[in-house]
Amino acid sequence: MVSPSVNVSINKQLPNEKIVLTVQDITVSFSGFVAVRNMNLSLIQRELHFLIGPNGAGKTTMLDVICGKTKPVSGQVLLPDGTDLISKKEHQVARLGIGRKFQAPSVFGGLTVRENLEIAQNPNKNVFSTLRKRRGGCLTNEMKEVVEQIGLGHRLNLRAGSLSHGEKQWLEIGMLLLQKPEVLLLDEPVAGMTDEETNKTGVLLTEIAKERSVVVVEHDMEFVRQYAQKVTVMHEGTLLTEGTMQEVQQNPVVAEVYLGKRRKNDAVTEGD
Ligand SMILES: Nc1ncnc2c1ncn2[C@@H]1O[C@H](COP(=O)(O)OP(=O)(O)OP(=O)(O)O)[C@@H](O)[C@H]1O
Repeated sequence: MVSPSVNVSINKQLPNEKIVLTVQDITVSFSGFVAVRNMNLSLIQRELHFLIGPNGAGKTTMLDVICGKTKPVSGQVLLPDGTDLISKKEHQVARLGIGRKFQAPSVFGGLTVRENLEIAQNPNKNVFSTLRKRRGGCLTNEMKEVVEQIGLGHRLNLRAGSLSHGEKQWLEIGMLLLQKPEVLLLDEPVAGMTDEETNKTGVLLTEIAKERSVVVVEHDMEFVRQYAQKVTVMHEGTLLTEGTMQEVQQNPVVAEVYLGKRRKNDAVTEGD
């Protein structure tokens, strides 16, 4: 059993940093199984923040709590004005500036890239009215900016279903950006991507994080090493440590958690 390291720099705010979201003492239980215990996390404005940890550490559950999908048994998720998101429904949390992207891309495959973006920009215009009109009007300036950012300008009139896996992920990120979130939560965005798509995604997320707080749950350590500005490590539902990738990598407890996990898996494989 690895005991959590005591790291005094955890959740410490520097003078020029603005906290946009504070997770305080969150505990989540699934029918008695405690998946997250007393978890704390501060999200800083304009930061690319990775959440890592072995399988089952509680990373996805944390994103689910922040976006209102999963309700904790205790704790708070606070906006700077004191609003606690725990009491809000998922769509209310989204309206308060928290954008969530799940691992699998969820775009409207039968609609064009342009139509998907139109729906994202005007949530009142539902998918059925878009299907009825099928007009492909002018892009708004915001849409033009987003299309340029996600690099899909040459794909606007293609059905989203015919895009590559990476392009679908970028389209969904673009759809979220049109809702102008203050915080963007992404679950393993580069899983299944080619190396080229992975690099493009890293550059895209770095750009996005110049304007908002971006939180990425990730297993691809090379990707984390390349693009993380801050890394939070979770283990067995708790916060293990936090810092730059270099700091986290040098932490012997982190190495023990990952290597220990690998040794356990190796033992299972060998036993088989
Ligand atoms: N709805 C649920 N009901 C019961 N147990 C759950 C539920 N969701 C998650 N868990 C359990 O909670 C723990 C944390 O799960 P979670 O998906 O948050 O981990 P994770 O760190 O994201 O793991 P991975 O990297 O494998 O996706 C796991 O043991 C998981 O099996």
